[in-house]
Amino acid sequence: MAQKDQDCQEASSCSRSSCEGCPEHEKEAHGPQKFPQNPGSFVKHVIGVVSGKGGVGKSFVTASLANALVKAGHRVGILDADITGPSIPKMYGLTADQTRAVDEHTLLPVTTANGIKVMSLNLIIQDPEQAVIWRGPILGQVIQQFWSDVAWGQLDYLLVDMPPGTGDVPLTVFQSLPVDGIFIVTSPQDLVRMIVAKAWNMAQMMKIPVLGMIENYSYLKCPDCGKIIKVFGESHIDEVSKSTGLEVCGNIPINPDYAQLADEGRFAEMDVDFLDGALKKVESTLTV
Ligand SMILES: Nc1ncnc2c1ncn2[C@@H]1O[C@H](COP(=O)(O)OP(=O)(O)OP(=O)(O)O)[C@@H](O)[C@H]1O
Repeated sequence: MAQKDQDCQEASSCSRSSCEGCPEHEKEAHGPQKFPQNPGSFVKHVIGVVSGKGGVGKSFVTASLANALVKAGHRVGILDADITGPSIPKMYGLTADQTRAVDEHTLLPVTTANGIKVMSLNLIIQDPEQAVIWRGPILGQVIQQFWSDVAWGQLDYLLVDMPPGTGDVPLTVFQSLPVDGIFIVTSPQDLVRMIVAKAWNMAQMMKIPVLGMIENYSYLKCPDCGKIIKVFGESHIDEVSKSTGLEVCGNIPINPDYAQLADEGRFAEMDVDFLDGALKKVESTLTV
């Protein structure tokens, strides 16, 4: 071991005049290493879709944004990092028997009917109903495989559908993938301020820009009389936007037709036209 290394480990505060070339110093200065990109991947931008808590329709928003981006002519992928509750393959009617390997170390993503490349645990394990009860380090390894062992090909945008909250997996993704920005998904309820703050604080600590907020379940339009019903009460997202400076990039209503398309695995046919703000934000901030 080099003398400088030894000094660093033996003394709690190093007294040497220069840290140049010391691996310990390098580690501290640059943080944890990013996972290497697969040689078959050419991903221009990585966008995280996060929520401070579960049940806000985060996967639905991820897939809707992917559809909007692909419709606008971009090359899009979805990395399903919600490993213990992966729902993206089912929404697009994708199954594990469609997954192909190039060789022992390289997997190909599965492509949806509208051209989105997807990788998810449910495209690797045969039984999608199998419970995944892995601990943090294993979950982190799966994320690494989805990034380093998958040949994503040419992509303008890779959306990462994060598990809810601020646990091990979001931390791994933020630290180890080159995330360019995140969208925070919320629903209209009183807790929204705290939920956004939690996700926002995590992103700030990781020095990752927040592109904006997207509210799901904003309202329901009565199919008979057209009346707007605020199922989850009044939205607080504009107040949060004012106090944080974060842009509201979409308000998506509850629509039973959306749920039906997702349940039937026909999400590729889905056209959510409430995400123009998010689309513009992506195209203007993360140019391709
Ligand atoms: N705006 C909407 N209108 C109708 N159905 C919706 C809407 N948003 C989500 N859903 C449906 O609600 C269910 C849950 O959505 P989704 O799987 O996206 O939740 P999630 O937030 O990712 O879950 P979790 O937070 O637990 O990971 C799905 O069946 C989805 O199709």
